Amino acid sequence: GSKWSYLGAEGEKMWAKKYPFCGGLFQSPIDFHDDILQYDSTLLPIELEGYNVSSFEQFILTNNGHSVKMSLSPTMNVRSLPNRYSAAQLHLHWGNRNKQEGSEHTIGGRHFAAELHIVHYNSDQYLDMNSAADKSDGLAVLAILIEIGQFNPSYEKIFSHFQNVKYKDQETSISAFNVQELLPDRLDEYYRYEGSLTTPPCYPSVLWTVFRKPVQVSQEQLLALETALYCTQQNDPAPLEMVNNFRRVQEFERMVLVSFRQ
Ligand SMILES: NS(=O)(=O)c1c(F)c(F)c(S(=O)(=O)CCO)c(N[C@H]2CCCc3ccccc32)c1F
Ligand SMILES: [Zn+2]
Repeated sequence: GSKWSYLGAEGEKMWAKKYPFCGGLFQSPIDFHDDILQYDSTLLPIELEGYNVSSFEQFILTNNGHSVKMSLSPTMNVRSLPNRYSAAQLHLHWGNRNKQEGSEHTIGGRHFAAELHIVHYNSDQYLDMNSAADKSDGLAVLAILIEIGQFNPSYEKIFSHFQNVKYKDQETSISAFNVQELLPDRLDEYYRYEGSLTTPPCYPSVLWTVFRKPVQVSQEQLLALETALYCTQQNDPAPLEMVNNFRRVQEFERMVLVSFRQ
C-alpha cells in the first residue's frame, strides 16, 4: 500500500524520497495572491454534463486511510476544457477541531476550513484514471473551498455516512445525487493553473480549477468531518485520527489565470 502520511517520518517533507515527482516542478497546492494573478477573458464558465445522475445509481464512499473518497460515474463530465474530462472520484482535505484551517489552496495566505476535490481524467485521450494520472494533459480537478456558515444539506448527503467509514478500508454505498449541488453557484469565477496531484505520486498532470466563491457548511458538519475518521484500521491498537490531511502550499514562480476581474 501507499506508504506515506501527512505526519512524522512519512510526512510531506519525506515524500520526494519515495515519490520523486513530489520534489519536482509544477507542484500543488499554491497560494493565490494578487501579484501572480492575470485576468484571461477566454476562460469560459465551467459546464458540467451528466452530473444529474439518477438516484437509483449508487456512489461508493471509502476511507482509504488518507481521505474519505466517493466514487463517481464516468457519465459525469466537465465541458469547456481543452478536452472532455470524465469524473473519477471526489474527496476532501481538512484540519482539526482546534485549528479549522485545512484547505490546500490559500487566498492571500489565508486557509479556508476545508477543500473538496472532484477528480476527472481526460477521457478523450485515455481509457481510465490510472492511465491518465501521469500524463501532462491527463487530469482536471475542480476544487471547492469550504468555510463555516449555514448547514449544508447537500454536503450532509456525504457527511451523514461517516459513521460507516470511520476506519481505513471501510466503505459504504450511498444513493447517487447531483454532485453539482456541492459547487458554488458561480461556475464562471475561478483560478486556473497547471499543477500536480497534492498527494504522492504528485504527478504534474493536473489542470486545476479553483472556484473563487467558497461554499458553507455548519460548525457541526465541519466538526463531524474533523472528528469522525481514522487513518488506521478498526482493529489497529494505535489508532490515528484522520486530521490535517492537507499538503502545505508549494513555491510557485508562474502566473495563475483568473476568469474574473477584481
Ligand atoms: N488532491 S488530489 O491530487 O486531487 C488527490 C488526493 F488528495 C487523494 F488523496 C487521492 S486518493 O484518495 O486516491 C489517495 C492517494 O492517491 C487522489 N487520487 C487520484 C490520484 C492518484 C491516482 C488515482 C487513481 C484513481 C482515482 C484517483 C486517483 C488525488 F488525486
Ligand atoms: Zn485532493
